Amino acid sequence: MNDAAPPAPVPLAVQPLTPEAFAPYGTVLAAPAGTGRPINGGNAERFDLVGDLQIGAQGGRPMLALFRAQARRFPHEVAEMERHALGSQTFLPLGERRFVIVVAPAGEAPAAGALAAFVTDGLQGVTLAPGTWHHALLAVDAGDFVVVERGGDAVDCDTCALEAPMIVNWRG
Ligand SMILES: NC(=O)N[C@@H](O)C(=O)O
Ligand code: NI
Repeated sequence: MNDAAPPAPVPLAVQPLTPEAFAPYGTVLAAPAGTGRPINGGNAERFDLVGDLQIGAQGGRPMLALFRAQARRFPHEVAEMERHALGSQTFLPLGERRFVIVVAPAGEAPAAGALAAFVTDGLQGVTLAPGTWHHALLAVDAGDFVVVERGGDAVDCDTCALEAPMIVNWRG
C-alpha cells in the first residue's frame, strides 16, 4: 500500500507579460504604439499583428472561437498542462480583460521547474506556438475572448499531469 504523502504544491511566480519573456512560448499581441496603416479612405488604421498563424498543418482549417470565460480564483492550483502539437492557439480579449497564461516550452512533458506564468495588461493577447505546453485559459476578468486555432477532424490536444501541483501565486 502506498502511504507516501502527496507532493507538496510548488509556488509559481507570475510575471508581467512582455514579448521578450514570452518569446520561448509564442508571441504577444498588442496594438503597437503610434498610428497604424491608414485604410478605408483614412477612416481606419490597420495593424497587422501575426502573419504566420500555424493553423494549416495536416489539413488543418482556421477556427475562430469565442470563449466566454468565468473569472478564476487566485492563487490557483495547476496540476495539468496541455498542448496542441499541430497548430498555434491565439487568445485575444474582447474589450479590456486580463488573463494569466501558464506555459512551458514545447517538447517533453514539463517538469515543475520548467513552467512560467504571465499576467496580461488587459489589452494584450498571445499566440502560443505549436506544441507549447500551457494551462487552459485562466481569465482574471470574466468575459469574452476570441480564440484562433487550427481546426481539424481529430482533436489535437495532449494533456500531461504535473509531478507536483503548482500554485499560481497571483493576488491581483
Ligand atoms: N479546450 C479548449 O478549447 N481550450 C484550451 O485549448 C485552452 O487552451 O484554453
Ligand atoms: Ni489550449
